[in-house]
Amino acid sequence: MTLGTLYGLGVGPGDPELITVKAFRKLQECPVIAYPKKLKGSKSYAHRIVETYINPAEKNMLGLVFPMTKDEETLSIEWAKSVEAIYTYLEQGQDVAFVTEGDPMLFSTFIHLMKLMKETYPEVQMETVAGISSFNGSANRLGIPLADGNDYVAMIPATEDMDEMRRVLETHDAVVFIKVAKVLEDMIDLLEDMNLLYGTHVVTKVTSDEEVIWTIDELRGAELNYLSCMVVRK
Ligand SMILES: C[C@@]1(CC(=O)O)C2=NC(=C\c3[nH]c(c(CCC(=O)O)c3CC(=O)O)Cc3[nH]c(c(CC(=O)O)c3CCC(=O)O)/C=C3\N/C(=C\2)[C@@H](CCC(=O)O)[C@]3(C)CC(=O)O)/[C@H]1CCC(=O)O
Ligand SMILES: C[S@@+](CC[C@H](N)C(=O)[O-])C[C@H]1O[C@@H](n2cnc3c(N)ncnc32)[C@H](O)[C@@H]1O
Repeated sequence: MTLGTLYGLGVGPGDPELITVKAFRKLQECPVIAYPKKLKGSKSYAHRIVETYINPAEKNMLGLVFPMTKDEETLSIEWAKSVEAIYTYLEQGQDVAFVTEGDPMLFSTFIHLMKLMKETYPEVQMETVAGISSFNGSANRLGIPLADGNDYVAMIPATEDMDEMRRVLETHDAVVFIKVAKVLEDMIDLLEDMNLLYGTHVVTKVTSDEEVIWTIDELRGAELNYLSCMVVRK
């Protein structure tokens, strides 16, 4: 039997209309929809984006657990379980669509999954479908052009190393800081010190029906959701 193909579908930053026609078509065609499953709380973000387009009764819905931790042992156990669960369908000749929010080639669970699938089952065919990433979604919702002419633009994960964050800000015309929630307070202090607060914007769950666009005043002391990014334009 021919093996099924594994598709990594980018499903955009939140608004279900911000999904490509190709991803939409793959969602209709693939009999198996794999999605990140949260252990507690609401449905995952990617799951909620695509449920508008899927009738779960007509699909095999495959919820996979991706622990959001840096603990390598926990990660490798769960990644391996996900690879096995997906392969069970592929070996029956069924195509699997794995949905990831934003773009699948940008800080995505699909990158990890793809790597382990290649190592474990090198014969599996994989294909990705580009998605609109959170930084594209944010720039457009905020009405902030990221780059023009010879501008330098950076997209980096914010870390505790404020000297490095300063260096990036000094050497670019626009910077999108992802994963900014944990270091928000330090980032605001740095931007204030560099006199850049006027060009700083933060947005949570951009384009979704839970979107929040923050003012700088509201941000001080705020508890930001992980799905938030900061756009700084000089
Ligand atoms: C450990 C930590 C460190 C870090 O961010 O670096 C981390 N995620 C953290 C928190 C967190 N992540 C998410 C929420 C729920 C938000 C909500 O729903 O409210 C929370 C909050 C929470 O759990 O508290 C959701 C989420 N995460 C990713 C996607 C996209 C996707 O699935 O594609 C989605 C949307 C999925 C969906 O819902 O659709 C993707 C990634 N997250 C990773 C790591 C990498 C995978 C692990 C690995 O293998 O390393 C990878 C692939 C990024 C990468 O590799 O760069 C950090 C710990 C806390 C911290 O330190 O702040
Ligand atoms: C693991 S990365 C996922 C990036 C995603 N694959 C993409 O293409 O945008 C998660 C970080 O991206 C940013 N992010 C992802 N989705 C977002 C959204 N809907 N609104 C705002 N920021 C988002 C946040 O900074 C978050 O910490």
